[in-house]
Amino acid sequence: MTKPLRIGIAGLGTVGASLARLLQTKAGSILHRAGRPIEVVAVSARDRAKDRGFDAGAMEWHDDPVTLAAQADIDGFVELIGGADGPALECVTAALKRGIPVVTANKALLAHHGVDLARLAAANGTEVLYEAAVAGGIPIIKTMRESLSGNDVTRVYGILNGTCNYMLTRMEREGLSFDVCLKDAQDLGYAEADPTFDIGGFDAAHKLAILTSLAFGTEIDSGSIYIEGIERVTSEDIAAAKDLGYTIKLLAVAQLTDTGIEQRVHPALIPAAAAMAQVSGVTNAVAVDTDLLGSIMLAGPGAGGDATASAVLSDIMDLATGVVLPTLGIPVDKLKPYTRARMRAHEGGYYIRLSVHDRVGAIAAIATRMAQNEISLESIVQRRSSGHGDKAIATVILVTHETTESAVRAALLSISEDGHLAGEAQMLRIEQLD
Ligand SMILES: NC(=O)C1=CN([C@@H]2O[C@H](COP(=O)(O)OP(=O)(O)OC[C@H]3O[C@@H](n4cnc5c(N)ncnc54)[C@H](O)[C@@H]3O)[C@@H](O)[C@H]2O)C=CC1
Ligand SMILES: N[C@@H](CC=O)C(=O)O
Ligand code: NA
Repeated sequence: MTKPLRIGIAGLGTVGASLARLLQTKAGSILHRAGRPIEVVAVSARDRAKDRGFDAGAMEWHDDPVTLAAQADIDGFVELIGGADGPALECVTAALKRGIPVVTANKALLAHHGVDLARLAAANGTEVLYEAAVAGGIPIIKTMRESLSGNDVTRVYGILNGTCNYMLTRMEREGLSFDVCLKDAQDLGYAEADPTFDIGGFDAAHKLAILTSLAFGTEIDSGSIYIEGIERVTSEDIAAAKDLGYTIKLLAVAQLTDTGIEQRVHPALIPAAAAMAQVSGVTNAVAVDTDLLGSIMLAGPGAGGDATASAVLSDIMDLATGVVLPTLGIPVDKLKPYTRARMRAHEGGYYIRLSVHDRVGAIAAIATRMAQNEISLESIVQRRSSGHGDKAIATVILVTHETTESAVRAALLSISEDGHLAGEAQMLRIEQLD
């Protein structure tokens, strides 16, 4: 029989356990497609006694994933522990130093150390594969590295965090609270071990950092991403956006501008009729604007054990069949430095929700501050008031025409200094998508 591909898996949580199960239950079709068996010969996890739904009897057990990566007799090393540093970085480094290819789903690791790991892989004649690291099961890494390699990209954007999209969808459709939705996302295996990474926008930023590099042939620079999470999005914003004809999504966007590449992650109002507005629940979507294709969009499950394991499995199949590509699409020494476009120069429309002391002239004063900063208003609506007399507070919602981030920030500062606000202003960007 053809020589099997021997792999070691470090981390047997949601994704690792799904992968190990699939490699056993789908062994027949994997052999048929890969032309050789794929055998898990070594594993590393924390709890040896736990039943994870697959037969680990013949697998070599390592308490330490670094020992597995450094010593086991394997052809490929699969890292499914997670985390930018610590054991994940150490075991991946150990495998690459031996010239053993690495498959990982770890976007935090790649966002922080991707270029160094690509360099280490190239120096040792091997590669890092990471289809699962961006948008879970959606084959976006293959699409960017292989299928779009002849295209010049002007923008890549999408819904890259399944947890946030699941939460926003349920908050909008079922009126459930933030905390209930988060707990359900955790129970379903969508959230990161520390869910702050999801709701704070950091996980989507890690994925965006990787996409930016592939899209523009630049070094990964996750530190330059403007990041806002969904923690401050309220049910009031979701309802107001709906009345205005929009849906709120956590968007990740990287686009070429006159001054560099803008990388940003934040909740955004997108037109309810746009294709991306239909992407609901744990589903992710990635759109790429290119010179040759115009715009393409891929959508599919962005998180969850089997969906993510599907992407990991596709990388392992590539190892079995011998497909080798530069880790970041082009040789690592040919990557351009990343040039950052400042967020203050961002141009677009804005949704602004203000809690205003309901006094004579307050709305006129707010409109004046907007005009002084050359912001043209599409609408200004007083939605409702609470309290009476001096204590009366009104909710005022403004929608601007296209303006700049710096103008909006300056106007909000003046409005706040004028003493009209009874609480912190909410400011969400509007993304005009087709
Ligand atoms: N869950 C999902 O839907 C997706 C997860 N990912 C990524 O996949 C990776 C794994 O994620 P999950 O399986 O969800 O996480 P998880 O938390 O369910 O699993 C991680 C496993 O690693 C084990 N572990 C931690 N330290 C270890 C050590 N020193 N040695 C051996 N094992 C150790 C933990 O005990 C745990 O079982 C992460 O990088 C995550 O960001 C990527 C896409 C989707
Ligand atoms: N926590 C992540 C998992 C996949 O990357 C998400 O919710 O998208
Ligand atoms: Na993917």
